[in-house]
Amino acid sequence: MIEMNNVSKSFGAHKALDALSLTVPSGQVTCLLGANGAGKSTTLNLLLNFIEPDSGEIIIDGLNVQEEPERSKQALFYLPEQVNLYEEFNALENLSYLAKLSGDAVTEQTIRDALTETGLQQSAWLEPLSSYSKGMRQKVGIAFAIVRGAKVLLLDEPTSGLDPSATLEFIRIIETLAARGAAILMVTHDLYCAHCLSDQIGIMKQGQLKALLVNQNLSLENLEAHYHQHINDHVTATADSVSLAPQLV
Ligand SMILES: Nc1ncnc2c1ncn2[C@@H]1O[C@H](COP(=O)(O)OP(=O)(O)OP(=O)(O)O)[C@@H](O)[C@H]1O
Repeated sequence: MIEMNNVSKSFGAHKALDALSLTVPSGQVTCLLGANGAGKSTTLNLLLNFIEPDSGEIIIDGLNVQEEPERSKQALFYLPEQVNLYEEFNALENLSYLAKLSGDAVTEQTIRDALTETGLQQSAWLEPLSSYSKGMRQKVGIAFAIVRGAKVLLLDEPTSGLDPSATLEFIRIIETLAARGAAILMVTHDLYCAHCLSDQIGIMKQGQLKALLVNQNLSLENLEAHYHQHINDHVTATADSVSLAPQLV
């Protein structure tokens, strides 16, 4: 589970995050939407403990990130927009090297099983990463999350640059990880993906969570209307099929 309670962060005089409260339960996917500069990356950077909040509390897998930085990191897996791995290594070599670096004792079979789960074609496993597409690199990244048994996944714009079938494959993998109990927070500009995947969808503007929509019976059209209403303040959404979570601002 991820919990952020009243978290604020300023850069100089600019408030990048303004009293953000958000809970991502285990086994669920939450997507954060918002225009450029809304505070989405700042949120991820705080969860990753790359930066410190000015106020508020961040809890990952029951551990306070500021008080227990090392232990809270153990539960986390971060998939950046561009997955940077060792280009000259193949998928198996990358994963076994990464596992060694993290101090995890894993067998080659565990790595093979994880790669199989991501759907990465076995014929590619022994090819160097330099020959991989973005979708294939992501699969290797996600295989590492599976190898590590990550309880919390942070995904930064994972579908940007993926073709529609790679996006669908990505959605299926993430659904599987959530079904196994991971708490997943994804920052995205991809409303379609957010609609397909999310249990709840947060819409951010100027450092604030403007809405938290529970994705039950929410049509893509209605999500788009809500998004534009909150981002642009000029479209009226029809809220009849939308449940609003308790944290609605
Ligand atoms: N290290 C920093 N120093 C100064 N200002 C920063 C820093 N990081 C972020 N900001 C500012 O904080 C605000 C929120 O930025 P953030 O990167 O979190 O937005 P975002 O929603 O992720 O945008 P994008 O969709 O473009 O990635 C912006 O106004 C940004 O300029």
